[in-house]
Amino acid sequence: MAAAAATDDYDAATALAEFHATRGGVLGLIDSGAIAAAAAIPPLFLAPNSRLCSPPIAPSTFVIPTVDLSLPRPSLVAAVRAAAQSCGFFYVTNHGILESVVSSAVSAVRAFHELPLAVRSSFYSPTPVDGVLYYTMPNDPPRRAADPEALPVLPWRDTLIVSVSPGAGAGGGIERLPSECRDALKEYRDAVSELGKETLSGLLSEAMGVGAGRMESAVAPETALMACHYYLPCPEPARVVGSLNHTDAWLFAVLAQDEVGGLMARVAAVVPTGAGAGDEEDQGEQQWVEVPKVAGALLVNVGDVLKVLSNDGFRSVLHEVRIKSREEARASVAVFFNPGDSAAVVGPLPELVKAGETARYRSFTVAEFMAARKELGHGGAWVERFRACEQEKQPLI
Ligand SMILES: O=C(O)CCC(=O)C(=O)O
Ligand SMILES: [Fe+2]
Repeated sequence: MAAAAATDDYDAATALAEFHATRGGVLGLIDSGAIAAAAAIPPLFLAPNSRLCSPPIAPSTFVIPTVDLSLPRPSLVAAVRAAAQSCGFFYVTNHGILESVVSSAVSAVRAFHELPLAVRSSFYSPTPVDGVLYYTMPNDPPRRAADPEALPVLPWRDTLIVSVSPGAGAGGGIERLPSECRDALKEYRDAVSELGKETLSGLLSEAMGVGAGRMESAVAPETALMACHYYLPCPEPARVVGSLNHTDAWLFAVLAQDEVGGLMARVAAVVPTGAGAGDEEDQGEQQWVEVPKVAGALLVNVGDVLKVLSNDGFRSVLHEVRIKSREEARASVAVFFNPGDSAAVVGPLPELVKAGETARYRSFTVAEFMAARKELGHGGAWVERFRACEQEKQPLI
């Protein structure tokens, strides 16, 4: 494996092919002893200096909202609405999933990624095989093409993606997983699937200002994928990227993480302009804030398709993962809820387009959406393609 600082004769394509041929991910690289020192981090993973100058993390004045799901319905709906409108990320407590189920799932993610090389490498593949993919996924190629100087080729992260859609056959990809992680991930998938379909979908619908069954009738939310991430410790954390900034594309996601930290969200500090409830609020400057683990809570993330359904009433927040630790690996697990019907047409719900106004987006099919993401990358820019009005197109950062 080619190592050390990039030089003009560094052959990135060969280095990438060699890295994937090891089938061991970033952990394999570390275990091989190749990167005992920062100077030995392969250039494929190195963010250029320009990226390191990104603004420092603001001292956290912004707190990610927490919504207590045991609140009486009207207060609950109001709290979800406020969180989805202002931030797009919010924690839920009293969600009904035992803490032991959540922590076992996070431990199962860790257990998979720490399996002996010979076991985990049999799953290593850039495309899913029977609903399972284990890979160090190269950073978004369309965005890299747009700015090759700004992005490293590979993130400092190994990922296991498991299909959990009901259409993926009994158990989806989970049945293929090794016994060290299978049962805990199954239990978690079942619990989060119920939370998403029985509770969050109805709540988010009502929070948009439509009936509880409206999201279901429009797009039939379904669990689609479970992304089990493992962010490795790094001798020089600021030189590598855990995940590039992106918005989640679909309806919503539920995320659990351990205590290591590094998840960041780009939020606008909200500046209240009055003292009473319901007073106008100004959006302050955008800043990156850390989204730490909150004990007993799960993080809910509004996706781009839900933002479209809400006619921009909700935000889908830009987020990324930075590597924080030189010693500890970070594990997280995200369950994504997508439109269950692949023939669904997505657009702003007509009842959310105020009289005399036009919808903010034109309607699009799931196939159009997939094509736009493939072309424009996972940065969140794809959604702007469907803006009804050219002047309203939003810059990402
Ligand atoms: O690992 C995390 O905390 C975030 C993962 C994420 O953003 C994603 O899977 O889309
Ligand atoms: Fe994400």
